[in-house]
Amino acid sequence: MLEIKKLSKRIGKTLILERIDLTVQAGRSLAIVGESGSGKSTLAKLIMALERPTSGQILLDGIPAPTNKTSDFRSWYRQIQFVFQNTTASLDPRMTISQSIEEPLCHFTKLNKSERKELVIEYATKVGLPLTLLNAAPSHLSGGQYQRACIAKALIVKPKVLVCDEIVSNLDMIHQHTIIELLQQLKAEQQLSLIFITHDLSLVANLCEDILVMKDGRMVEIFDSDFIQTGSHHPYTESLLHAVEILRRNWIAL
Ligand SMILES: Nc1ncnc2c1ncn2[C@@H]1O[C@H](COP(=O)(O)OP(=O)(O)OP(=O)(O)O)[C@@H](O)[C@H]1O
Repeated sequence: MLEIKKLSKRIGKTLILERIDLTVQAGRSLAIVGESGSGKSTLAKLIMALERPTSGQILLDGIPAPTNKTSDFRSWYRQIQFVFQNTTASLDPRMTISQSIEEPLCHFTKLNKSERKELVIEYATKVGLPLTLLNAAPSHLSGGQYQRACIAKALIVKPKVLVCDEIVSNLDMIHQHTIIELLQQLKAEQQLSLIFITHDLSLVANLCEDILVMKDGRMVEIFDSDFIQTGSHHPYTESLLHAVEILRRNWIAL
């Protein structure tokens, strides 16, 4: 269970996040939606312990996120893995895909070379990456294949939480949906909690059980995705839902 308690982040004089309070139960998933600049990525960086909060706390199964030199960053980084938007900077261009997927096993486990290779093949297969690409350089992969390789690399150490920050934003609609279906399947198989950050509310209803809407660094509301269409929402959430509906109608009309 991931608990976020009264979490705030100030950079200089600007309050980027203000008193975020939420819980993600084990195996449940949370979508974080909101317009650009609402604080979604900052919240993700705090959850991943890549940045420190100004105040408040994050706990995973009761253990606080690491904050100083004496803390156990290694264990946190193993349990909370992440995949970012496809910037083509997520995978080392000097490594083959196989070496990149294997890398976290070298950091976080004591498995020998052949055990690691076996897992690389297992996870490449799991994410639907053709095994013929394992010896390729990242630049030879399509956007969808690149993201599948990043997902394999993140999941190979069996984290409890996978943070996905805009991972389908650069993909076309068909590839967006195949990646979402893949995440749905992996989530069930690995009993994984996803934290899925997106601008697009329409992507998350079938993927995440809970939806957090953010604006200007604050929580607007958090609700069960079963009630995305039927529930009564904050006017800001209604405006996001309305925008999705207009986009969908325009797309169908094309
Ligand atoms: N290092 C920083 N210094 C100053 N301001 C920052 C810094 N990082 C983020 N911000 C500001 O904090 C706010 C939230 O940024 P953040 O990237 O978390 O938003 P976001 O919702 O993820 O946006 P996007 O969807 O565009 O990625 C923005 O106004 C941003 O300009």
